[in-house]
Amino acid sequence: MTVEPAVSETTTSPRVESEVGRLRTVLLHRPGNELKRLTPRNNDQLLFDSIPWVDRAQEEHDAFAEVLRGRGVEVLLLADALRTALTDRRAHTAGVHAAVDDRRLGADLADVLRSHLSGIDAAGLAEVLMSGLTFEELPGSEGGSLVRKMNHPHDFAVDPLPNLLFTRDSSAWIADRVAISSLAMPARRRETALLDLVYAYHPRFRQAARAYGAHSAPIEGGDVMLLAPGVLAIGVGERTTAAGAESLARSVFADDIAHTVLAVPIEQERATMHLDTVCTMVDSDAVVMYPLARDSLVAYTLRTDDNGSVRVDGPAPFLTAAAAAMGIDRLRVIDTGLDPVTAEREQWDDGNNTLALAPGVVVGYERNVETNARLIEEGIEVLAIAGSELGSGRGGPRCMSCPILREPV
Ligand SMILES: NC(=[NH2+])NCCC[C@H](N)C(=O)O
Repeated sequence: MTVEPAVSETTTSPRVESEVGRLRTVLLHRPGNELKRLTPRNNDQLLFDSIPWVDRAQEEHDAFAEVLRGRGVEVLLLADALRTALTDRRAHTAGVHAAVDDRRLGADLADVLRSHLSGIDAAGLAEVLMSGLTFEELPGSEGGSLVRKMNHPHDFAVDPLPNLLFTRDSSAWIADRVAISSLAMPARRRETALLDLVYAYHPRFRQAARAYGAHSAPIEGGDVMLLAPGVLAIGVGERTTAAGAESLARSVFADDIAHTVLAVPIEQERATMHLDTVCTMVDSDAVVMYPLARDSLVAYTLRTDDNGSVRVDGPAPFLTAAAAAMGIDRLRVIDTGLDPVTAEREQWDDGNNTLALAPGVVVGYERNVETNARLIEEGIEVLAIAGSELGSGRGGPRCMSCPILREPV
Protein backbone atom coordinates (compact mmCIF):
# COMPACT_ATOMS: atom_id res chain seq x y z
CA MET A 1 0.00 0.00 0.00
CA THR A 2 1.34 3.45 -0.81
CA VAL A 3 0.79 6.20 1.69
CA GLU A 4 0.27 9.76 0.50
CA PRO A 5 2.75 12.09 2.17
CA ALA A 6 1.21 14.54 4.61
CA VAL A 7 0.97 18.10 3.30
CA SER A 8 3.72 19.39 5.56
CA GLU A 9 6.01 16.64 4.33
CA THR A 10 5.46 17.58 0.70
CA THR A 11 6.12 21.24 1.28
CA THR A 12 9.32 20.58 3.14
CA SER A 13 10.66 17.82 0.94
CA PRO A 14 13.89 18.78 -0.77
CA ARG A 15 13.75 20.65 -4.06
CA VAL A 16 16.12 23.22 -5.50
CA GLU A 17 15.58 24.55 -9.01
CA SER A 18 17.49 27.80 -8.97
CA GLU A 19 20.27 29.71 -7.26
CA VAL A 20 18.00 32.45 -6.00
CA GLY A 21 14.53 31.16 -5.12
CA ARG A 22 13.69 31.97 -1.50
CA LEU A 23 15.86 29.72 0.63
CA ARG A 24 13.84 27.60 3.03
CA THR A 25 16.22 24.86 4.20
CA VAL A 26 19.99 24.65 4.07
CA LEU A 27 22.66 22.25 5.26
CA LEU A 28 25.64 23.86 7.00
CA HIS A 29 28.53 22.44 8.95
CA ARG A 30 29.55 24.24 12.12
CA PRO A 31 33.33 23.88 12.15
CA GLY A 32 34.43 21.55 14.94
CA ASN A 33 37.45 19.70 16.24
CA GLU A 34 38.54 18.77 12.73
CA LEU A 35 39.87 22.34 12.41
CA LYS A 36 42.05 21.77 15.47
CA ARG A 37 43.96 19.18 13.51
CA LEU A 38 45.39 21.80 11.15
CA THR A 39 49.09 22.57 11.63
CA PRO A 40 51.65 24.45 9.54
CA ARG A 41 52.87 21.07 8.35
CA ASN A 42 49.59 19.75 7.06
CA ASN A 43 47.51 22.82 6.18
CA ASP A 44 48.48 22.87 2.51
CA GLN A 45 47.60 19.28 2.00
CA LEU A 46 44.36 19.78 3.90
CA LEU A 47 43.52 22.73 1.61
CA PHE A 48 43.67 25.53 4.18
CA ASP A 49 45.77 28.64 3.58
CA SER A 50 46.43 29.30 7.24
CA ILE A 51 45.66 27.95 10.67
CA PRO A 52 42.23 29.15 11.74
CA TRP A 53 41.44 30.34 15.24
CA VAL A 54 38.80 27.72 15.89
CA ASP A 55 36.71 29.47 18.56
CA ARG A 56 36.44 32.54 16.41
CA ALA A 57 35.61 30.49 13.33
CA GLN A 58 32.76 28.92 15.30
CA GLU A 59 31.51 32.34 16.41
CA GLU A 60 31.58 33.56 12.84
CA HIS A 61 29.76 30.47 11.70
CA ASP A 62 27.12 30.81 14.42
CA ALA A 63 26.56 34.39 13.28
CA PHE A 64 26.22 33.20 9.67
CA ALA A 65 23.62 30.63 10.72
CA GLU A 66 21.78 33.30 12.73
CA VAL A 67 21.57 35.59 9.71
CA LEU A 68 19.96 32.75 7.79
CA ARG A 69 17.55 31.87 10.59
CA GLY A 70 16.68 35.54 10.90
CA ARG A 71 15.50 35.37 7.30
CA GLY A 72 13.31 32.36 7.98
CA VAL A 73 15.74 29.71 6.77
CA GLU A 74 15.75 26.35 8.51
CA VAL A 75 19.38 25.48 9.22
CA LEU A 76 20.34 21.81 9.40
CA LEU A 77 23.77 21.07 10.81
CA LEU A 78 25.77 18.24 9.31
CA ALA A 79 27.14 16.93 12.62
CA ASP A 80 23.62 16.61 14.06
CA ALA A 81 22.39 14.94 10.90
CA LEU A 82 25.30 12.51 10.92
CA ARG A 83 24.78 11.57 14.57
CA THR A 84 21.11 10.92 13.88
CA ALA A 85 21.90 8.82 10.83
CA LEU A 86 24.48 6.77 12.76
CA THR A 87 21.93 5.68 15.33
CA ASP A 88 20.72 3.30 12.63
CA ARG A 89 22.67 0.07 13.08
CA ARG A 90 23.36 -0.33 9.35
CA ALA A 91 24.64 3.22 9.11
CA HIS A 92 26.90 2.60 12.08
CA THR A 93 28.42 -0.44 10.39
CA ALA A 94 28.89 1.51 7.15
CA GLY A 95 30.42 4.39 9.12
CA VAL A 96 33.00 2.10 10.70
CA HIS A 97 33.80 0.73 7.27
CA ALA A 98 34.24 4.27 5.90
CA ALA A 99 36.65 5.24 8.70
CA VAL A 100 39.04 2.32 8.48
CA ASP A 101 41.61 2.30 5.72
CA ASP A 102 43.18 -1.14 5.58
CA ARG A 103 45.87 -0.01 3.19
CA ARG A 104 47.11 2.55 5.63
CA LEU A 105 46.76 0.54 8.82
CA GLY A 106 47.47 -3.00 7.74
CA ALA A 107 45.17 -5.88 8.61
CA ASP A 108 45.99 -6.09 12.32
CA LEU A 109 45.62 -2.48 13.25
CA ALA A 110 42.61 -2.15 10.97
CA ASP A 111 40.92 -4.89 13.00
CA VAL A 112 41.80 -3.19 16.27
CA LEU A 113 40.30 0.07 15.02
CA ARG A 114 37.22 -1.62 13.60
CA SER A 115 36.39 -3.35 16.81
CA HIS A 116 37.00 -0.17 18.81
CA LEU A 117 34.74 1.90 16.56
CA SER A 118 32.07 -0.78 16.46
CA GLY A 119 31.74 -0.42 20.21
CA ILE A 120 31.31 3.35 20.42
CA ASP A 121 28.04 5.24 20.20
CA ALA A 122 26.75 7.29 17.29
CA ALA A 123 28.13 10.57 18.63
CA GLY A 124 31.58 9.10 19.21
CA LEU A 125 31.70 7.57 15.76
CA ALA A 126 30.51 10.81 14.15
CA GLU A 127 33.33 12.62 15.91
CA VAL A 128 35.95 10.19 14.59
CA LEU A 129 34.50 10.37 11.09
CA MET A 130 34.72 14.18 11.12
CA SER A 131 37.85 14.95 13.09
CA GLY A 132 39.82 11.78 12.46
CA LEU A 133 42.06 9.87 14.86
CA THR A 134 45.79 9.97 15.47
CA PHE A 135 47.93 6.90 16.13
CA GLU A 136 48.33 8.15 19.66
CA GLU A 137 44.57 8.13 20.10
CA LEU A 138 44.17 4.60 18.84
CA PRO A 139 43.12 2.32 21.64
CA GLY A 140 45.40 -0.50 22.83
CA SER A 141 49.13 -0.59 23.34
CA GLU A 142 51.97 -0.40 20.84
CA GLY A 143 52.79 -4.03 21.50
CA GLY A 144 53.66 -5.85 18.31
CA SER A 145 52.38 -3.34 15.78
CA LEU A 146 55.05 -2.17 13.36
CA VAL A 147 52.60 0.30 11.84
CA ARG A 148 52.02 1.92 15.21
CA LYS A 149 55.72 1.99 16.03
CA MET A 150 56.79 3.46 12.72
CA ASN A 151 54.17 6.19 12.58
CA HIS A 152 54.54 9.39 14.55
CA PRO A 153 52.00 9.51 17.40
CA HIS A 154 50.46 12.62 15.80
CA ASP A 155 50.11 11.06 12.35
CA PHE A 156 46.58 10.29 11.33
CA ALA A 157 45.23 6.77 11.45
CA VAL A 158 41.95 8.32 10.24
CA ASP A 159 42.30 11.64 8.41
CA PRO A 160 40.39 14.68 9.68
CA LEU A 161 38.00 16.43 7.29
CA PRO A 162 38.40 20.19 7.87
CA ASN A 163 36.75 20.99 4.55
CA LEU A 164 33.42 19.60 5.70
CA LEU A 165 32.76 23.29 6.37
CA PHE A 166 32.18 23.68 2.65
CA THR A 167 28.97 21.70 2.42
CA ARG A 168 28.39 23.08 -1.07
CA ASP A 169 30.92 20.78 -2.57
CA SER A 170 30.17 17.36 -1.15
CA SER A 171 26.57 17.18 -2.31
CA ALA A 172 24.18 19.26 -4.38
CA TRP A 173 20.42 19.16 -4.86
CA ILE A 174 19.16 19.43 -8.40
CA ALA A 175 15.38 19.63 -8.47
CA ASP A 176 14.27 16.82 -6.12
CA ARG A 177 17.40 14.74 -6.46
CA VAL A 178 20.65 14.84 -4.61
CA ALA A 179 23.97 14.45 -6.38
CA ILE A 180 26.62 13.13 -4.05
CA SER A 181 29.88 14.47 -5.37
CA SER A 182 32.98 12.67 -6.40
CA LEU A 183 35.58 14.93 -4.80
CA ALA A 184 38.83 15.42 -6.66
CA MET A 185 41.29 16.16 -3.86
CA PRO A 186 42.47 13.27 -1.65
CA ALA A 187 41.98 15.47 1.45
CA ARG A 188 38.27 15.66 0.76
CA ARG A 189 37.41 12.30 -0.75
CA ARG A 190 36.04 10.71 2.40
CA GLU A 191 33.53 13.54 2.92
CA THR A 192 31.12 11.91 0.53
CA ALA A 193 30.93 8.78 2.68
CA LEU A 194 29.46 10.97 5.45
CA LEU A 195 26.93 12.61 3.17
CA ASP A 196 26.04 9.23 1.79
CA LEU A 197 25.15 8.03 5.30
CA VAL A 198 23.09 11.15 6.04
CA TYR A 199 21.07 10.87 2.84
CA ALA A 200 20.60 7.14 3.19
CA TYR A 201 19.72 6.88 6.87
CA HIS A 202 18.52 10.21 8.25
CA PRO A 203 14.74 9.93 8.53
CA ARG A 204 14.32 13.27 6.81
CA PHE A 205 16.03 12.08 3.64
CA ARG A 206 14.91 8.50 3.44
CA GLN A 207 12.82 9.18 0.35
CA ALA A 208 15.57 11.15 -1.40
CA ALA A 209 16.39 10.07 -4.92
CA ARG A 210 19.97 10.25 -6.13
CA ALA A 211 21.11 12.04 -9.26
CA TYR A 212 24.64 10.79 -9.49
CA GLY A 213 26.72 8.04 -7.95
CA ALA A 214 29.71 8.92 -5.81
CA HIS A 215 32.07 6.60 -7.62
CA SER A 216 32.18 8.27 -10.98
CA ALA A 217 34.32 10.99 -12.54
CA PRO A 218 35.06 14.05 -10.38
CA ILE A 219 32.30 16.56 -9.86
CA GLU A 220 32.05 19.08 -6.98
CA GLY A 221 29.03 21.13 -5.99
CA GLY A 222 30.96 24.41 -6.13
CA ASP A 223 31.02 23.90 -9.88
CA VAL A 224 27.30 23.22 -10.23
CA MET A 225 25.10 26.24 -10.78
CA LEU A 226 21.33 26.13 -11.32
CA LEU A 227 20.98 29.09 -13.67
CA ALA A 228 17.24 28.53 -14.10
CA PRO A 229 14.86 25.58 -13.76
CA GLY A 230 16.18 22.95 -16.18
CA VAL A 231 19.40 24.84 -16.93
CA LEU A 232 22.70 23.96 -15.28
CA ALA A 233 26.14 25.47 -15.63
CA ILE A 234 29.00 23.19 -14.62
CA GLY A 235 32.51 24.54 -14.13
CA VAL A 236 35.28 22.31 -15.49
CA GLY A 237 38.68 22.97 -13.96
CA GLU A 238 40.79 21.95 -11.00
CA ARG A 239 37.99 19.91 -9.45
CA THR A 240 35.26 18.92 -11.87
CA THR A 241 36.53 17.19 -15.00
CA ALA A 242 34.97 17.14 -18.44
CA ALA A 243 34.08 13.50 -17.79
CA GLY A 244 32.38 14.49 -14.54
CA ALA A 245 30.40 17.26 -16.20
CA GLU A 246 29.34 15.00 -19.04
CA SER A 247 28.26 12.25 -16.76
CA LEU A 248 26.22 14.58 -14.53
CA ALA A 249 24.65 16.04 -17.67
CA ARG A 250 23.65 12.58 -18.87
CA SER A 251 22.25 11.76 -15.48
CA VAL A 252 20.10 14.92 -15.22
CA PHE A 253 18.89 14.45 -18.79
CA ALA A 254 17.95 10.86 -18.12
CA ASP A 255 16.05 11.89 -15.00
CA ASP A 256 14.36 14.69 -16.92
CA ILE A 257 15.37 17.33 -14.38
CA ALA A 258 17.32 19.49 -16.85
CA HIS A 259 17.16 20.20 -20.55
CA THR A 260 20.41 22.15 -21.00
CA VAL A 261 23.83 21.91 -19.38
CA LEU A 262 26.58 24.45 -20.00
CA ALA A 263 30.09 23.15 -19.43
CA VAL A 264 32.26 26.12 -18.52
CA PRO A 265 36.05 25.79 -18.57
CA ILE A 266 37.71 27.67 -15.69
CA GLU A 267 41.38 28.23 -14.89
CA GLN A 268 42.98 25.30 -13.11
CA GLU A 269 44.21 27.37 -10.20
CA ARG A 270 43.70 27.54 -6.49
CA ALA A 271 42.07 30.98 -6.76
CA THR A 272 39.47 29.62 -9.16
CA MET A 273 39.03 26.09 -7.89
CA HIS A 274 35.28 26.17 -8.54
CA LEU A 275 32.97 28.10 -10.85
CA ASP A 276 31.44 29.77 -7.79
CA THR A 277 34.75 31.45 -6.96
CA VAL A 278 34.35 33.71 -9.99
CA CYS A 279 30.60 33.92 -10.44
CA THR A 280 27.43 33.57 -8.37
CA MET A 281 23.85 34.55 -9.04
CA VAL A 282 22.42 37.46 -7.08
CA ASP A 283 19.05 37.73 -8.84
CA SER A 284 17.05 35.59 -11.23
CA ASP A 285 18.71 37.32 -14.19
CA ALA A 286 21.89 38.71 -12.62
CA VAL A 287 25.31 37.50 -11.57
CA VAL A 288 28.23 39.02 -9.75
CA MET A 289 31.37 38.08 -11.59
CA TYR A 290 35.10 38.53 -11.42
CA PRO A 291 35.78 41.18 -14.10
CA LEU A 292 38.50 39.12 -15.77
CA ALA A 293 36.09 36.22 -16.19
CA ARG A 294 33.35 38.33 -17.66
CA ASP A 295 34.65 38.43 -21.21
CA SER A 296 36.78 35.33 -21.18
CA LEU A 297 34.37 32.65 -19.92
CA VAL A 298 32.97 30.38 -22.59
CA ALA A 299 30.55 27.49 -22.50
CA TYR A 300 29.88 24.27 -24.34
CA THR A 301 26.17 23.64 -24.56
CA LEU A 302 24.87 20.10 -24.01
CA ARG A 303 21.33 19.14 -24.93
CA THR A 304 19.49 15.98 -25.82
CA ASP A 305 18.07 15.65 -29.28
CA ASP A 306 14.77 13.95 -30.18
CA ASN A 307 16.29 10.46 -30.08
CA GLY A 308 17.64 11.12 -26.61
CA SER A 309 21.30 11.32 -27.62
CA VAL A 310 23.42 14.17 -26.29
CA ARG A 311 24.55 17.00 -28.57
CA VAL A 312 27.44 19.31 -27.78
CA ASP A 313 27.69 22.78 -29.31
CA GLY A 314 30.16 25.56 -28.84
CA PRO A 315 32.21 26.91 -27.32
CA ALA A 316 30.39 30.23 -27.29
CA PRO A 317 30.71 33.18 -24.90
CA PHE A 318 29.30 32.10 -21.54
CA LEU A 319 26.96 35.06 -21.07
CA THR A 320 25.38 34.57 -24.49
CA ALA A 321 25.05 30.82 -24.10
CA ALA A 322 23.59 31.23 -20.61
CA ALA A 323 20.98 33.78 -21.67
CA ALA A 324 19.96 31.60 -24.62
CA ALA A 325 19.61 28.51 -22.42
CA MET A 326 17.66 30.46 -19.80
CA GLY A 327 15.36 31.93 -22.44
CA ILE A 328 16.11 35.55 -21.48
CA ASP A 329 17.52 38.41 -23.55
CA ARG A 330 20.56 38.87 -21.45
CA LEU A 331 22.14 37.77 -18.21
CA ARG A 332 22.97 40.90 -16.27
CA VAL A 333 26.49 41.09 -14.93
CA ILE A 334 26.72 43.41 -12.00
CA ASP A 335 29.77 45.35 -12.87
CA THR A 336 31.93 45.51 -9.81
CA GLY A 337 33.93 48.16 -11.70
CA LEU A 338 36.94 47.47 -9.53
CA ASP A 339 40.53 48.22 -10.38
CA PRO A 340 42.40 45.01 -11.19
CA VAL A 341 44.26 44.83 -7.89
CA THR A 342 41.18 45.29 -5.70
CA ALA A 343 39.27 42.90 -7.92
CA GLU A 344 41.95 40.27 -7.55
CA ARG A 345 42.13 40.73 -3.77
CA GLU A 346 38.38 40.52 -3.31
CA GLN A 347 38.06 37.57 -5.69
CA TRP A 348 40.61 35.73 -3.54
CA ASP A 349 38.57 36.60 -0.47
CA ASP A 350 35.39 35.18 -1.99
CA GLY A 351 33.82 38.48 -2.99
CA ASN A 352 32.08 36.73 -5.87
CA ASN A 353 30.98 33.84 -3.70
CA THR A 354 27.63 35.07 -2.44
CA LEU A 355 24.71 32.99 -1.19
CA ALA A 356 21.32 34.21 -2.39
CA LEU A 357 18.52 33.99 0.19
CA ALA A 358 15.97 35.30 -2.29
CA PRO A 359 16.13 37.16 -5.61
CA GLY A 360 18.20 40.29 -4.91
CA VAL A 361 19.16 39.30 -1.35
CA VAL A 362 22.59 37.78 -0.73
CA VAL A 363 24.99 36.96 2.07
CA GLY A 364 28.60 38.05 1.51
CA TYR A 365 31.76 38.47 3.54
CA GLU A 366 31.98 41.95 5.06
CA ARG A 367 35.65 42.27 4.15
CA ASN A 368 34.84 42.62 0.45
CA VAL A 369 33.92 46.23 0.95
CA GLU A 370 34.19 47.32 -2.67
CA THR A 371 32.34 44.42 -4.23
CA ASN A 372 29.55 44.70 -1.66
CA ALA A 373 29.25 48.46 -2.25
CA ARG A 374 28.77 47.88 -5.98
CA LEU A 375 26.15 45.23 -5.36
CA ILE A 376 24.27 47.58 -3.06
CA GLU A 377 24.42 50.35 -5.68
CA GLU A 378 22.81 47.93 -8.10
CA GLY A 379 19.93 47.36 -5.72
CA ILE A 380 21.07 44.07 -4.21
CA GLU A 381 20.61 43.68 -0.47
CA VAL A 382 23.87 42.42 1.01
CA LEU A 383 23.81 40.76 4.41
CA ALA A 384 27.43 41.05 5.45
CA ILE A 385 29.02 38.49 7.73
CA ALA A 386 32.46 38.27 9.31
CA GLY A 387 34.70 35.63 7.80
CA SER A 388 38.28 36.31 8.76
CA GLU A 389 38.66 32.79 10.17
CA LEU A 390 36.08 30.98 8.04
CA GLY A 391 37.77 32.29 4.93
CA SER A 392 41.10 30.68 5.79
CA GLY A 393 39.91 27.57 3.97
CA ARG A 394 39.18 29.68 0.86
CA GLY A 395 35.45 29.57 0.74
CA GLY A 396 32.62 32.06 1.14
CA PRO A 397 28.91 31.91 1.96
CA ARG A 398 28.00 29.91 -1.14
CA CYS A 399 30.71 27.33 -0.50
CA MET A 400 29.59 26.98 3.12
CA SER A 401 25.99 26.13 2.31
CA CYS A 402 24.09 23.34 0.60
CA PRO A 403 20.55 24.49 -0.20
CA ILE A 404 18.02 21.73 0.30
CA LEU A 405 14.79 23.58 -0.32
CA ARG A 406 14.19 26.75 -2.26
CA GLU A 407 10.86 28.20 -3.32
CA PRO A 408 10.28 28.47 -7.06
CA VAL A 409 11.34 31.84 -8.50
N1 LIG B 1 32.60 25.90 -3.54
C1 LIG B 1 33.77 26.32 -3.16
N2 LIG B 1 34.34 27.33 -3.75
N3 LIG B 1 34.37 25.69 -2.14
C2 LIG B 1 35.59 26.07 -1.58
C3 LIG B 1 36.32 24.89 -1.01
C4 LIG B 1 37.58 25.24 -0.29
C5 LIG B 1 38.33 24.05 0.20
N4 LIG B 1 39.41 24.42 1.06
C6 LIG B 1 38.86 23.24 -0.97
O1 LIG B 1 39.95 23.54 -1.40
O2 LIG B 1 38.25 22.33 -1.42
